[in-house]
Amino acid sequence: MSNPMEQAVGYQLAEAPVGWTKRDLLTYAIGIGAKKDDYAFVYELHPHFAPFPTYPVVLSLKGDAEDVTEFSKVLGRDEIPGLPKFDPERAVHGSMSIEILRPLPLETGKGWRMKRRVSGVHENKSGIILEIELLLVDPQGTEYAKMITSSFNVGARTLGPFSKSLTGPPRGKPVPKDRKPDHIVTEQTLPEQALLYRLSGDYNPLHIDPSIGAKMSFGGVILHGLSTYGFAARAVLRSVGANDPHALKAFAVRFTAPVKPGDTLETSIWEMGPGPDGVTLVAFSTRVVETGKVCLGAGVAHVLKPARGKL
Ligand SMILES: CCCCCCC[C@@H](O)CC(=O)SCCNC(=O)CCNC(=O)[C@H](O)C(C)(C)COP(=O)(O)OP(=O)(O)OC[C@H]1O[C@@H](n2cnc3c(N)ncnc32)[C@H](O)[C@@H]1OP(=O)(O)O
Repeated sequence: MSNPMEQAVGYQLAEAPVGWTKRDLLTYAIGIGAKKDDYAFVYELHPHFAPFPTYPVVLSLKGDAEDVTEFSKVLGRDEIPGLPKFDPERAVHGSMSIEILRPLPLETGKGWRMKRRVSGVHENKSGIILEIELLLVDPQGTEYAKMITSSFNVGARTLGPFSKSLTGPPRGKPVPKDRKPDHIVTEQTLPEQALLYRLSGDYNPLHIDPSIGAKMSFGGVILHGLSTYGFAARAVLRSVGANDPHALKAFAVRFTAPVKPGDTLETSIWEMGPGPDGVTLVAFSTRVVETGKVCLGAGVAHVLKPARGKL
């Protein structure tokens, strides 16, 4: 008998309405650690004001909500055939990738949506990993970004090992072992970083209520994976793309260890040569300085290097 999880792979989920305002863009920028002189991302009157390019990653949880949402309802809204019911208090973000297909507008209005399908399921000794492919489209159906997000449902079990993916994150090269990084960016997150990031639409209590992280053996509150993701994206964009909002074309990571709000993140960045469509392929990893643990692994970015100096 085939594994019931076969039915899940390729399953089309209902399209989800999404939307954002300039205020959402400003909120996201500070949630991922933007500083007071990152004018293009924190000041709406700046001549180069633009969405930070990884902004669409918030939309799978934010949707089109303009106010606080209830996390368990948002995460539990989809019934997927062949999969067990997952416990939202045992789910962590496993990986995230984005390919930016065209520049994002500063605000959307109505009619934007996310097309969604289950693109992969894996069961291993630690639990079940559910991968969802997301396509951000405008009211006319024009595609703006493609994302693959995975949740790692720790301790979930069915019949045993299973692995099937229909697609994968953007390709790159692994971090070289024999060469020092071309850039190292070190930044401390704020003790309040998760309080800021959650305003972008991920109200998971794991990031504010210490009792939930304690139950998951994290020893208290942990930072949203997508906040750490944004810190790393800022580091790569500044180091390789001269902080040009349009320079980042793809960005992918695996979340390999938790980060606590207040931790210091050190992102090591290697330029790996030319990739598709004139981009520079970038390999990177991020570690927590206080523990020495790598928190973002398998980091790949595609960056258009500017011909001239910084913005
Ligand atoms: C829209 C949906 C979005 C989802 C909702 C997100 C809501 C957010 O609010 C939640 C968050 O932001 S949580 C914060 C960010 N995430 C984290 O901190 C998780 C960090 N990672 C871990 O703790 C462990 O790696 C852990 C626990 C993930 C795994 O650790 P271990 O149990 O030690 O597993 P390990 O021995 O390392 O690996 C076992 C097998 O799993 C594969 N694997 C590991 N990490 C993976 C990952 N991230 N993605 C895919 N596969 C992964 C390993 O390769 C290994 O496979 P195999 O058994 O085949 O060798």
